[in-house]
Amino acid sequence: MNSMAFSLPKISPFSPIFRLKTLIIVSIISCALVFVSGTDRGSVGNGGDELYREILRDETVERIKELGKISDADGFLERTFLSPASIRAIELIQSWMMDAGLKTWVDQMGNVHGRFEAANSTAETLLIGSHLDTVIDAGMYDGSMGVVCAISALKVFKLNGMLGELQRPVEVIAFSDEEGVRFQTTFLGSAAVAGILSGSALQISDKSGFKMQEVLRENSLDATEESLLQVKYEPKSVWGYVEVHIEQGPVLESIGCPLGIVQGIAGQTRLKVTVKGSQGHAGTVPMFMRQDPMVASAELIVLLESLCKHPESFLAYDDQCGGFTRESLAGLVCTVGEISCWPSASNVNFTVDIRAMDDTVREAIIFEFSKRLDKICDNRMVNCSTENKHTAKAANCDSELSLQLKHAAHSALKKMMVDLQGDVPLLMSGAGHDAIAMSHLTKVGMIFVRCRGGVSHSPEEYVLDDDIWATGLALLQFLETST
Ligand SMILES: NC(=O)N[C@H](N)C(=O)O
Ligand SMILES: [Mn+2]
Ligand SMILES: [Mn+2]
Repeated sequence: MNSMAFSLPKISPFSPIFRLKTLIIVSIISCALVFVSGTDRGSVGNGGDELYREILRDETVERIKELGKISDADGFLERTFLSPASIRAIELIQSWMMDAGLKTWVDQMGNVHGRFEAANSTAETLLIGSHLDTVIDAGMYDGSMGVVCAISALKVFKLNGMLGELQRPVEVIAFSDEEGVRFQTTFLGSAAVAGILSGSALQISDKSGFKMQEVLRENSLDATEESLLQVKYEPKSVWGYVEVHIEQGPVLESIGCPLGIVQGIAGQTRLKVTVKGSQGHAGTVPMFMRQDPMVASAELIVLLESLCKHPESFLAYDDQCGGFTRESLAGLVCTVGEISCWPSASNVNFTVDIRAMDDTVREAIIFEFSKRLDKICDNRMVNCSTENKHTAKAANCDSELSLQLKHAAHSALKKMMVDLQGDVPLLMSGAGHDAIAMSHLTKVGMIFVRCRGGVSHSPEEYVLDDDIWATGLALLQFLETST
């Protein structure tokens, strides 16, 4: 048995680590943790430790792996909104929910629900969820882990005969779309449950030209504005929303702590930029007569990088007098993720993703980008347009709910380890989560789980089996003490 103390390094707001996807905030002191192997751990409720390990670790890990094999692609993981693989995943998740003693159904947006109706069925419901879709060439933990861990925690309650002790209904939801791969707009499932998905979304087309409405109807889902309204939950029927997710950043690993509590989630905007020039012969059109959208796009992409790398050079920046401050620029990141040109090089499209903890900073960057885009495109004699594909404002997690999750995580970590000193870390999320959409419906709280190297959206994504166990114990503890 080892004993080690971990302390948080000082991070300047402009240091590289501060720009990483997930950022650590202020007052984390230290987290001195040592793993204890074997089964000699404290117990939760009345169950035996072996039961918890079997369900919360071994079975949960097996299920995450099984879900990770359900893919639309050969050789890599890809599961997008209502794709054939998603339908198979829905069926599998439903079977696990039933196994945990939950009543299940699939709603009109393809979200899978598993509900335990407490004796006090009129009490507000605790929702616990994450998403079942993935990016292309994904890892198997992003989204799936949150869903499977929640089902496992309730399964332990069932096996312990403790489901009946829950003071309020508890519902696990596996949301149909968070990544936004298919329709380029994210949170389709959770936005519908939160009642913020506009009916016009049904008319959005995927890359193959299929409208969302057609895709839903193909799967026997009504896909009307009325059916969307049926998916929406009444705020007064809901107590809160909790989500467990991999951190997707390196902070927890760097301080050696398996779990952290999320304080807030960055806002994000996705744009599609179209640059139209004209075709010509590479050997005959003189340089001064060219209307080359490729070079214009390159200039725009570099501009975007400069805007987010050195925002102080572009925005009114004033630490003293109310302009943007170092703090407000925290978490500002811009990415061009996809670029295509057709035919040959006369039209170029590229995607832009802009995120910041402060919504006014994100808006100011978009404003600057649009202004400078017009100038660059005029100079280069090309036509440019931008289309807003998605906007989500930053969300704060509820402080009281976060405190409850923190206590639950602390208790789980103590059961898993010895020598826990200091607090469970508090983090900010640069990545988007269903919790953003759900914050429009109810108070939200999130637990982050460390992942190897902070890597996500890659087959290299990996979470230690014992960290999955710790997550399950934290959820169990939370359910026991807060519902
Ligand atoms: N957690 C995530 O990976 N979420 C999003 N799809 C995102 O941040 O883009
Ligand atoms: Mn993701
Ligand atoms: Mn995710």
